[in-house]
Amino acid sequence: MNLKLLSIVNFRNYEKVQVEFTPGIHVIVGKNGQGKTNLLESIYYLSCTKSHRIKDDRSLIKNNSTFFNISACIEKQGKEIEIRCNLNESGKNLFLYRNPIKKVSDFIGFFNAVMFYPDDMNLFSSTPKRRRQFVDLELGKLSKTYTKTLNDYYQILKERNSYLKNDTIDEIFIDTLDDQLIALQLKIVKQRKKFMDDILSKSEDFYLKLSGTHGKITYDYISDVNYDENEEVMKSQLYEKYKKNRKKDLYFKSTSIGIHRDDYMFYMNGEEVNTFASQGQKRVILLSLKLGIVYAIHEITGEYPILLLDDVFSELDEERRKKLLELLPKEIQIFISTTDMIQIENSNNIHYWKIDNGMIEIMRRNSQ
Ligand SMILES: Nc1ncnc2c1ncn2[C@@H]1O[C@H](COP(=O)(O)OP(=O)(O)OP(=O)(O)O)[C@@H](O)[C@H]1O
Repeated sequence: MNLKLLSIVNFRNYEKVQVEFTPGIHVIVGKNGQGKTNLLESIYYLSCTKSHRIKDDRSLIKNNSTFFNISACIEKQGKEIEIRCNLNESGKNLFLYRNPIKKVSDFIGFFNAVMFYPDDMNLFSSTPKRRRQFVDLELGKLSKTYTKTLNDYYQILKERNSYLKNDTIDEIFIDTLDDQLIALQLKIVKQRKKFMDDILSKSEDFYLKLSGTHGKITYDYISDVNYDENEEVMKSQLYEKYKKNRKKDLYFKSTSIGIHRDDYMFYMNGEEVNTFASQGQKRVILLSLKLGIVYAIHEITGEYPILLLDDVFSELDEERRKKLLELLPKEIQIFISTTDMIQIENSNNIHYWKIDNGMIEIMRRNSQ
């Protein structure tokens, strides 16, 4: 999959920009605050219908404007496809082949992009919620069933939490909600673990080559229940837990166990990443995980996603940069943002762009 044409109107510091991209590696060079991340963010937005760094979409609209528009022509399985995201005063509008798309879940997964940006480095030290969001978002791009099951779970959880606030409680009704939550949570954990096992196995080779060590990245799924048992055992363990915690839940008026509280703990050669790994090692681990996701997307969809490397490529030493580009298949279209010009050797299809105050222009092309 390739991004062939990107048009941005009133997005962040871009007023009106239209750029044609060819396959290969695109290095986006510019001083601080010129719009490098904004450009990558617009591509990511088309993929996920949200920004990778802020929650409130309205702050993406250019100052003193009332809407933004991001549209692109992408090349997928030999076909050219037009996609568009627009935000105006009445809300968000999505289009595929010029047809309006009502449900976000029908749009996500159509144009896949994987982003690695500086704040990703906080994944290991951040909250369990952040780690859950990381997995839920990436897995959601690949599996509509997962997104649906997760939405159903949160819907029932909301119902249970609001029911717990009542003065009189029907225990049988809570039992029914618990039954539904348990059934959904078993499905969710199964998919989460399968996905993590898959991306870790796909990232293994990258990690070995990029880190230059013989170790492994592993993880633990942290939960109140041991999910490695067979399904019937897990079910009865969960029933027991829900029953045991009910008094507490009624007191705090909130559900104390479930997949909304689970977490992931990462290890590098058996040592906990958060407390043991250096910044450089964390960067290599994260990069390997992201590349594992790139490969998982390729396996499921038959297309490589676009890879967006915001400000992180320049943080790698020259040997690792070289190795990374050697390891990545040439079919992956990559966008790299950097403040300083970086020379990339051994790669034929490289395009250097200059960004200055929301204007983008080609500086140099090295293509075969
Ligand atoms: N809604 C907006 N309207 C207009 N300008 C905006 C808006 N949001 C952000 N900006 C501007 O965009 C610029 C930041 O762009 P961006 O984050 O892409 O910088 P960058 O080139 O990646 O810089 P750095 O190297 O520092 O990361 C800033 O000048 C900021 O004022």
